[in-house]
Amino acid sequence: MDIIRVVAAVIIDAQGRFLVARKRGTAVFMQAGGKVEPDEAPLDALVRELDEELGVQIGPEHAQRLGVFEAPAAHEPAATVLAEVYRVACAQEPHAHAEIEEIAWITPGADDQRAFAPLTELLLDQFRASA
Ligand SMILES: Nc1nc2c([nH]c(=O)n2[C@H]2C[C@H](O)[C@@H](COP(=O)(O)OP(=O)(O)OP(=O)(O)O)O2)c(=O)[nH]1
Repeated sequence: MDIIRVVAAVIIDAQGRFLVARKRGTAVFMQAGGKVEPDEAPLDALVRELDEELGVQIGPEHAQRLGVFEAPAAHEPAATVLAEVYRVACAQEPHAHAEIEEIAWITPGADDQRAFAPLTELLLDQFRASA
C-alpha cells in the first residue's frame, strides 16, 4: 500500500470552528497542508504550505505538534496518508490561495453537506471535545 507523508493543520477560530480547504478540481474538503518534500522537515513543510495555500505566515512557535494520524487517502484509492498534525494559532485571516479554490469554517458535530477527507473526519471527531 502506498504511504503519502503529509503535514496537516488544525486551525480553530474563536467560535470553535475548524478550517478546511478544497483544492481546485476536487470535491472533498480537507486540512490545509500537503506533502512533505524530500529532505524537508515537517514543520518547514507546514510553514511553506500555509503560506502557499492560505496566505498566512506562521513561525514555528505558532504550531503545536499533536502527533501522527493515519487515514485512507482522499483521492488515491489504495493509499494511506500518514499525517504529522499540528494545531496552529493563526494571527492572520486565512484566504484561499494558489490551488485552493475554497475554504470553509466547520462547526464540529453540526449537520454539514460537505464531503470531508477521511483524515479530516478523524480530526473533527478527535477534537470535537476540545473545540
Ligand atoms: N493537505 C491534506 N492532504 C490530504 C488530506 N487527506 C488526504 O488524503 N490528503 C492527500 C491529498 C494529496 O494526495 C496529499 C496532499 O498533498 P498536496 O497537498 O501536496 O497535494 P497535491 O497532490 O496537490 O500536491 P502535488 O502532488 O501536486 O505536489 O495528501 C488532508 O486532510 N490534508
